[in-house]
Amino acid sequence: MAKVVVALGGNALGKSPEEQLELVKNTAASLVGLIDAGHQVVISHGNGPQVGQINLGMNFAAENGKTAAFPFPECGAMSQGYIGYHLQQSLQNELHKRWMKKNVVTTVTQIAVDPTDPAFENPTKPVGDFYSKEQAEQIAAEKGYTFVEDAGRGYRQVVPSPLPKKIIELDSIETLINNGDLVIAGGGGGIPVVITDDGLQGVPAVIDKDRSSALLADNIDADKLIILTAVDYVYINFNQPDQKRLENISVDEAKEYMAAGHFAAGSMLPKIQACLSFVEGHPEREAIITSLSGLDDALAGKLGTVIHG
Ligand SMILES: Nc1ncnc2c1ncn2[C@@H]1O[C@H](COP(=O)(O)OP(=O)(O)O)[C@@H](O)[C@H]1O
Ligand SMILES: NC(=O)OP(=O)(O)O
Repeated sequence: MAKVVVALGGNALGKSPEEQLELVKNTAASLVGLIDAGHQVVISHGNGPQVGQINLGMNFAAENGKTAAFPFPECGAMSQGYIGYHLQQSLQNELHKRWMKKNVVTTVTQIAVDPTDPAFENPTKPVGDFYSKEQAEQIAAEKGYTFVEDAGRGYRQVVPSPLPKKIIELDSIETLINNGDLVIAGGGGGIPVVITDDGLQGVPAVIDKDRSSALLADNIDADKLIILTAVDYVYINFNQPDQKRLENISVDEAKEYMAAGHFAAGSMLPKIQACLSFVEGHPEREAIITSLSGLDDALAGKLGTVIHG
């Protein structure tokens, strides 16, 4: 039996509640299959598009005098509830279909960050939808947001993305896992908080969920970290005529490709960094990056990029 943390990418979860529910249903079947095969599974997920959508909607309502303003940590908490709800329901339905009994629970997870993290001065995390260059320039001029080009897919707003330092609800998460429950934790990278003399306090940022998932996987001493996104493999020369998929690479090989700039900042680079932080110095651990629909094949060793410790 392996202890596996599976991280679902926000961009791979579709653009609407309908799309998300459909995608999550398919993934739920693979995840329950993994449990059925005897593995212990813990789930985390991203929220880049979703937290951006929620924030946009809340800002629009606030600008029109309909609601109070909702800061990013509150929007992050809403995204944990929204995505956790779809995951929880799909997993419960799938377990029921197979006559399997298991509690499924989403934990609202806060993750502490360092208030002096330089990321607060340098926004890098893409959130929300994709815009053309012209649209991005117009919104940036109107609202003062920062936009960057995101891995050849268009322009997106970026927000600060500090490193996750401490999972506040870790003890509860471990208790639930040890109880045999199927736990969804660290959604959207966790709600970013700082630890102050007056207690915990939310901060406007979005933590990278690959980094948080790696921290969670390390904290619970998982055997595998599986990052599910929109591509079957990690590539070198990505999107170029000579792109080449990577199937099985060592920590040193991953570092070489990283230094040569093969992995885009804000998308593939944090995934590779997260995988390295999980496997480096742990020859018994393995990290896999593949597509949301490719989980079964990846577990059978037929698909995906494996980074071994
Ligand atoms: N070298 C690379 N190999 C594969 N994909 C890459 C690479 N560099 C950038 N990407 C992009 O990274 C994306 C995954 O990052 P992202 O969309 O942020 O993930 P998430 O699914 O976690 O939201 C892929 O869909 C692809 O467009
Ligand atoms: N929070 C986060 O990393 O989201 P994505 O997976 O959508 O980038």
